[in-house]
Amino acid sequence: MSAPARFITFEGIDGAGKSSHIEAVAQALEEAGHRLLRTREPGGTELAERLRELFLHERMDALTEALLVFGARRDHLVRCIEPALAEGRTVLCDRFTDATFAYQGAGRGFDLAVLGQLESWVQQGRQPDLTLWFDVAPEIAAARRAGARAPDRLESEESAFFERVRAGYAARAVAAPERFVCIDAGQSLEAVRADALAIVRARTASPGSAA
Ligand SMILES: Nc1ncnc2c1ncn2[C@@H]1O[C@H](COP(=O)(O)OP(=O)(O)OP(=O)(O)O)[C@@H](O)[C@H]1O
Ligand SMILES: Cc1cn([C@H]2C[C@H](O)[C@@H](COP(=O)(O)O)O2)c(=O)[nH]c1=O
Repeated sequence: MSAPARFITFEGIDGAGKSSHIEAVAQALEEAGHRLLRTREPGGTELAERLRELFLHERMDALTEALLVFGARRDHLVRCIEPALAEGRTVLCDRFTDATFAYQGAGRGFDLAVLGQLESWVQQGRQPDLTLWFDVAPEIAAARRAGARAPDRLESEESAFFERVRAGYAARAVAAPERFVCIDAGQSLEAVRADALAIVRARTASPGSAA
């Protein structure tokens, strides 16, 4: 029998290193009997990937950002995430709504109550079962990004923006301690991966299993 489906999200400021660990987490879960869907936001469907390109590269205000990202999310949920969970697949999603509260809410200063309203319309109560928050200082993340790729529109923001985004994630973690786990992403790649795997194994072990 396959393991019960879970919805697991990966969060953090740009360059925190979260994407570097999704493959290892996927492998560990497959070994434990999970059937998986790996996906990302914004994105995950043809339409949402097209919206992602606009989101990452076109100039727009904070309300447009929020509407675009929730539009992409709705398509992603309806066509991809909900069907996968209904089929018993575990979903690993690189970013979800916590990113909207952190980036558009805390980073841009956009109205959190409006984001909350959009969240409830779009998600109809759907929330991740587990959120791994890769927490790191903005200057470390900036150095990692600089060594990795050319910056997109959001990655070009100043350090103070990422300080606010980081504080936004911290506020989300305080508000939902049952699903949020903070990982010290300032450690070596190996140490961060070990922490991520330990948390995922502990939080997905079925009652009565040896894990
Ligand atoms: N713990 C670490 N120590 C040193 N370098 C790291 C660490 N984790 C990731 N990196 C490197 O930092 C860069 C960014 O990593 P990655 O793309 O995983 O970050 P991310 O959080 O997913 O970023 P984004 O959300 O912007 O895509 C990569 O070159 C990666 O190899
Ligand atoms: C879901 C979501 C994402 N963002 C931002 C965060 C990043 O800067 C990009 C996505 O790039 P990544 O390399 O795939 O991490 O989009 C956002 O501002 N709001 C959101 O809801």
